[in-house]
Amino acid sequence: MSKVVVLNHPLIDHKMTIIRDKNTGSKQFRESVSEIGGLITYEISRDFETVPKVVESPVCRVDGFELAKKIVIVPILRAGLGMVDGIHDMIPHAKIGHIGLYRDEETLQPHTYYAKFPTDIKESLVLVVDPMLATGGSASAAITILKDRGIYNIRYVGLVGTPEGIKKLQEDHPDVDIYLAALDSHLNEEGYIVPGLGDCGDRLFGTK
Ligand SMILES: O=c1ccn([C@@H]2O[C@H](COP(=O)(O)O)[C@@H](O)[C@H]2O)c(=O)[nH]1
Ligand SMILES: O=P(O)(O)OP(=O)(O)O
Ligand SMILES: [Mg+2]
Repeated sequence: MSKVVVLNHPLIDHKMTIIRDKNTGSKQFRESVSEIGGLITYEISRDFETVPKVVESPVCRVDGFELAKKIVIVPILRAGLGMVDGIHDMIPHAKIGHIGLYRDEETLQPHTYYAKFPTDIKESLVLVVDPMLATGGSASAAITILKDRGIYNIRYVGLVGTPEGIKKLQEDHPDVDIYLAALDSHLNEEGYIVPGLGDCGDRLFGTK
C-alpha cells in the first residue's frame, strides 16, 4: 500500500488559509498555490537518491552530491499548472510533461484531451501534480496514462485531498505515494471538496 504524507508545517498552513479564503484575489491565490508547491517539494524530495560529485570550491576540492535521477513534473491541466513554477524553482533541471483532463460536471468522470511527455521520462522520477484530489478520478486516470506508456516511478503531489480520493488512488495505484498539504473532510454533492478552496482551475485562471 502506498504512503500518504500530509504535511504539517506552519508556513504551509498559513498559505493554505490564504488560498481557502474566498476573498483572496487571483494574484495572491496564484502566488500562494505556487509557493506551497515549492514548500511541498522539500518534503517530496527528502528521500531522493544522490550520487557523489566532486567540485572545486574557491578554496579547495569538495566531495559533494547531485541528484541521481532525472525528475519530470507532470501537471494535470489546468489546475496542476498553478503548482509547477514553485516546484520547478526548487528542481530547475526537471523537465515538464502535461496531461489535459477535465471532469464531466454531471458524472464527475475524467476526460482526457491532451498528453505530451519528455522523451526520457521512462528513466525519470515523475511527479504528477494536481492541487485537488477529490474523487481521485483525475489523478488515477493521469497515472494510468503514464503507466500505459511504461512509466512506473511516480509520486502524486497535491494540496487538498479527501478520504475518498486517497482510497481510490491507493486502490488503483498502490505503488504511488501521495503527498498533500491538507486532508479535508469529504466531498459535497457537486463533487467539490469540503471545506476545500472551490474550483482551483477557475480561481487560478479567472474563468468564473
Ligand atoms: O473541490 C474541488 C474538486 C475538484 N476540482 C477539480 O477537479 C479535479 C479533481 O477532481 P477528481 O474528482 O479527483 O477527479 C482537479 O483537477 C480540479 O481541477 C477542484 O478544482 N476543486
Ligand atoms: O478538472 P476540471 O474539470 O476542474 O478542469 P480544470 O482543472 O481545467 O478546471
Ligand atoms: Mg482539473
